[in-house]
Amino acid sequence: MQCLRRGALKPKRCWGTTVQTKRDMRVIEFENVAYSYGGGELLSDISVKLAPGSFHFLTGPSGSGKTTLMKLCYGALLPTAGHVSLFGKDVRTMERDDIAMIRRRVGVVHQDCQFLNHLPVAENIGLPLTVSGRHAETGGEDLQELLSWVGLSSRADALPPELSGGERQRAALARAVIMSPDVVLADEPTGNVDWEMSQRLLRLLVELNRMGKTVLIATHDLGLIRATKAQVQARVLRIANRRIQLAGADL
Ligand SMILES: Nc1ncnc2c1ncn2[C@@H]1O[C@H](COP(=O)(O)OP(=O)(O)OP(=O)(O)O)[C@@H](O)[C@H]1O
Repeated sequence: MQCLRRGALKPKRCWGTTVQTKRDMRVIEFENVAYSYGGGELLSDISVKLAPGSFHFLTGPSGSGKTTLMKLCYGALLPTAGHVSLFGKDVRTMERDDIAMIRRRVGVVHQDCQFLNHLPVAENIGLPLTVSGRHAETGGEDLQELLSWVGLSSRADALPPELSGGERQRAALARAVIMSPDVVLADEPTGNVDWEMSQRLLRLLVELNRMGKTVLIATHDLGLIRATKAQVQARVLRIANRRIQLAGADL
């Protein structure tokens, strides 16, 4: 999968001087983080580090704050206390260029996919390239390769509402990685699909990790976690009582 290899889709000018990934740097780091939507604290005193190339699951009961924590991971939310650093840079002090860089380096598969329903699948997947003005640079080849990788070449012209649940999730994954990010965050990527499809999605995520990408998956699906642990070294973070616990061998 050439177009996803590290750096393959990066612009000719490299990422710049303000945000760099050194080998020993944590790509995502939480230090005593708390978050509240206005009432009591939903997340408290969370400290966690994701090293480059690591594979993590985030699990916990419904409403425990998995999606909220994912949003903190890509700067969509700012912590109400503590510090979140992305590629060594505190999210609070990021400037516009840093935020643009984070958008390129972190690919997100949203829980509800968030497609533009009036645009065909291929255009939805290619939207990050179009928005960044890089579609012409790649000549659309990367898009074709990605569609093939996720098994959606024959659905390129379909509209999102015409897709099955598994097709939607694969299209969302393709869109998340089209900018060749260093980090892939997937929020319940197997939420509405059967076991066979969840295994297929899992294989794609494991493949991305083997390319060197840091992967974080939020899921309720303990079967998925067990299946993954047979294929790749994965750490499981569990939200319980507003805090993160490192889950043990019971998973
Ligand atoms: N924008 C918001 N404003 C106020 N409360 C919110 C907002 N977003 C989420 N919440 C609340 O925060 C809590 C955690 O939500 P979140 O979606 O992070 O949990 P989750 O663990 O991902 O849940 P699920 O597994 O059901 O997707 C819930 O009680 C939710 O209602």
